[in-house]
Amino acid sequence: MIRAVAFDLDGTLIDSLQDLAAAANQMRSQLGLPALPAERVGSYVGDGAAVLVARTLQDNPAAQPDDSPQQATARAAFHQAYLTGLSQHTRCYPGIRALLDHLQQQGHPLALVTNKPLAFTTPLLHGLDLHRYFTLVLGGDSLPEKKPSALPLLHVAQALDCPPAQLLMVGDSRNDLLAARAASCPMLWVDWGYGDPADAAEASGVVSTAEEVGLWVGEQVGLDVL
Ligand SMILES: O=C(O)COP(=O)(O)O
Ligand SMILES: [Mg+2]
Repeated sequence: MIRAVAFDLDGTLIDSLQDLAAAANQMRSQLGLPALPAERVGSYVGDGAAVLVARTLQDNPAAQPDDSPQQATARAAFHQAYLTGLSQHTRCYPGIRALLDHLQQQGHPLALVTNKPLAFTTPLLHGLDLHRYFTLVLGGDSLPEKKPSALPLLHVAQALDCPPAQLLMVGDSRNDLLAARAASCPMLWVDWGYGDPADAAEASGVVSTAEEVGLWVGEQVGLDVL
C-alpha cells in the first residue's frame, strides 16, 4: 500500500531542459566555449547544479566539481544565468497538476525530493504554483547527502510518519532509483524525463503519462485492501 509520495522535480514534474541548457550555454559562452545541444545538457542533469556545471563546462559526463578558479567562475555564471531564466520556458509536463490534485484529494501526503539546490527549487515551485502541494520540500543542499543517498527519503518517511515501504518515489533517473532502493522505498519510473531508459527495468513500475501515476498508486492501495 502506498501512503505518501515523494516526487523528483527535473524531468518528472517539470520540463526544465531548455532553461537549464540556456543557462549552461550562457556560462560556456562567457568562458569562450561553443554551445552544447540541449539533449547533451539533459544527459548531464541529475546530480545537482555543481555537477551539471562541471560536466557542461568540460562536456564530459565524468567531470567532477573542484576548487579551480575556472569552475568557480563557471558556477557563478551558471547561477546568475539560471536564476534569471529559471522559468522562461520551464513548464509542468501534461497532466501533472491534475495528478497532484488527485493524489492530494486521495489524502496522500506529498513531498518533493530533488537534487536541485533550494536557491533554484523554491522560486521555481512558487513561480509554477506547485509549492502548495508539498508538505515537505528537500533540495539537493537541504541535507548532508542527496540522492542517490537514502537520506532524503528516510528523512521524508520520518517527517511524514510513514514506513519507507509505503513511501513511493516517483522519478526519471537512476539516482531516484538508487535512492529508493537504499531507503527500501518502491520506485515508479516516469519515461518522459532525462534518464536512461535502460534503468527503468529495475523500477517497481514504469509509466508513460501522469495519469498512469495516479492509476498505479490506486492499484497498490486496492491490492493491499484485497
Ligand atoms: O538538478 C538536478 O541535478 C536534478 O534535479 P532532480 O533531482 O529534480 O532531477
Ligand atoms: Mg529528475
